[in-house]
Amino acid sequence: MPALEKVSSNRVSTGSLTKYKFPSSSLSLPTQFNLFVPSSASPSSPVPVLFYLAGLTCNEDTGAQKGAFLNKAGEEGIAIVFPDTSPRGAGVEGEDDDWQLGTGAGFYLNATSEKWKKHYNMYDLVVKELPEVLKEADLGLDFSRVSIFGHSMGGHGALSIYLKNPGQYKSSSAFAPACNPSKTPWGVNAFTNYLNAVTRSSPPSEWLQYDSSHLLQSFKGDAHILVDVGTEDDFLKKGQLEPKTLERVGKEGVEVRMQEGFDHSYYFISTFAPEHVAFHAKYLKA
Ligand SMILES: N[C@@H](CCC(=O)N[C@@H](CSC=O)C(=O)NCC(=O)O)C(=O)O
Repeated sequence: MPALEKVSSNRVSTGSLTKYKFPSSSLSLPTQFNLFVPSSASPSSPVPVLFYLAGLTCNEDTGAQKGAFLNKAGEEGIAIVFPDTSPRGAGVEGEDDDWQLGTGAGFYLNATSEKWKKHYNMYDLVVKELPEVLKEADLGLDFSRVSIFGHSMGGHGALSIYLKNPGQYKSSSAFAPACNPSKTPWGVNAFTNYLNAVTRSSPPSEWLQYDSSHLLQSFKGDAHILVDVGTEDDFLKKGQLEPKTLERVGKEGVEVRMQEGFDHSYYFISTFAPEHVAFHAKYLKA
């Protein structure tokens, strides 16, 4: 297991936020992440873990610096992991040409197309490799109690990862997530490029395995999902988010709230940040 290199550390809330770097086998590249750990955490008294997945154009700093999650996480005694949103410096042709694809736009999937598959494996990084690396580092984190949340592309990541891995996560929540990416522009663009779809169905089954509205239909067991979307979100108006597709599944345990007047920004996220952390605390500390 690779050693974690400490890049920086800051005291914040009731604990510290530390940036780490390590050579990721999922990405075949070094990657960085931030980790908030409340000071109550220790190997003999480990704390639950919440993953935060950021959106397009963001990195591991965005949620940590702008999300306003840390005071509530400190109060609740919950650690938060902030991964990056894509590999960096993969050298794939065109990866820096479009903010909706490539760098900053990993979509939390494992690419299967020849062009992208060596490096663009954010799903494995978040679901498998980061938990393994953090367990090995013995930082006082309890990986039997894990939840996941995110924003926009990261909201898609948080919901789809939760729904694809029943039992691994206690709960999931999202701010303005892309809820039906197999049919909406960001997702169609990403899936067309990253995924080698061989089935002829429309949308291809290779895309549906990363579509939360589709995954929710066959999700077994109790769902613990909270979604907030602002009514003045321009990406909602442009048809990128489609939260009604989640609601239409009619699954108990899925709450979709429309928040009057809020947009897509971190002003919106930071307003509801304490409620989301409290939502996860209810399941992580049950
Ligand atoms: N450059 C883009 C806008 C990019 C953007 O709005 N990114 C969002 C996430 S969108 C979905 O994943 C974001 O979180 N930005 C960071 C921030 O600090 O707000 C454009 O040209 O529209």
